[in-house]
Amino acid sequence: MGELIAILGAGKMGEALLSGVLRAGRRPSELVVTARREERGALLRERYGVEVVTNAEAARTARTLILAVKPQDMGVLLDELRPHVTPDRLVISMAAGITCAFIEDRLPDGVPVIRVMSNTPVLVDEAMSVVSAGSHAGEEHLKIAEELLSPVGKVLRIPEALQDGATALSGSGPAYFYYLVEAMVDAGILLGMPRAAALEMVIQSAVGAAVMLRDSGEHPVMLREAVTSPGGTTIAAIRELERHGVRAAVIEAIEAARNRGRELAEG
Ligand SMILES: NC(=O)C1=CN([C@@H]2O[C@H](COP(=O)(O)OP(=O)(O)OC[C@H]3O[C@@H](n4cnc5c(N)ncnc54)[C@H](O)[C@@H]3O)[C@@H](O)[C@H]2O)C=CC1
Ligand SMILES: O=C(O)[C@@H]1CCC=N1
Repeated sequence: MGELIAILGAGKMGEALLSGVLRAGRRPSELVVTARREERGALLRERYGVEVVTNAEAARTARTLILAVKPQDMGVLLDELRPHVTPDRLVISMAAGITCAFIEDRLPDGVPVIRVMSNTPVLVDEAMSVVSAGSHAGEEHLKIAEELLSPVGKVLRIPEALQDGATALSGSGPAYFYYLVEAMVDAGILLGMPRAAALEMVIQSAVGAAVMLRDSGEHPVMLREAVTSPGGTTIAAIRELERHGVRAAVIEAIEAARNRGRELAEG
């Protein structure tokens, strides 16, 4: 069986992780993938040089099984895997909303399960991944998951009870920033800027702000206050954001994402 890693359902996230694991130095022969559509498998084989196998074959041969299908497809996938998975394997789920217990209930007794929530910046080695152990998983299994994920970004251990919250915060997080960028570019258009120039200004402001947030050691409040001159332009904008309840909207939006995550296992 060796140390073969299988990525089952290599769509957007599965492919992102596959590319990251290869960038981190693993050889294509150490990985196999599964795909629902034949063309998808062919593309992954061509792009990464990995073997494409069936779910059953992956379950029979790989030590680590990374489940990257949509939450709604997880039940069917687990039914396929059940006859082939033994407790000497590690199952890592990347799906939103699917609990370790959901997976454990559908696999033979004793199979260790780790739940992960990552995000699309896996593609640029800047992911935020959070990991939690199921009832049959221990330190050695958490370490394997961390080893896989740390070359593509940060990894944090959290209690499983916080996974739906993390999904809403960092799993979906990049989408909120992209949404804000879209809105800011629209504002630039309103102010008469060419779209390309507006996009460049907004993206570079976002990158600059992100690097300062990460590297300056300053709290976000301090960083914002430093931009907000007395009687100046920024406070005029902040007043409008407050008047429109943007902070409350963000809090409620992320709570709604958390609640949706809780519903996902129900299909
Ligand atoms: N897109 C994102 O930003 C994030 C997604 N996730 C989670 O990652 C998982 C995958 O999401 P995406 O990559 O966005 O979806 P996706 O739809 O791009 O990928 C899922 C892939 O699984 C394949 N698939 C479905 N059933 C299969 C089966 N029985 N056997 C083999 N392949 C099968 C589909 O054909 C598809 O290619 C989801 O559970 C999602 O909750 C987690 C964090 C972030
Ligand atoms: O929207 C979703 O359900 C997935 C999970 C986190 C990010 N994308």
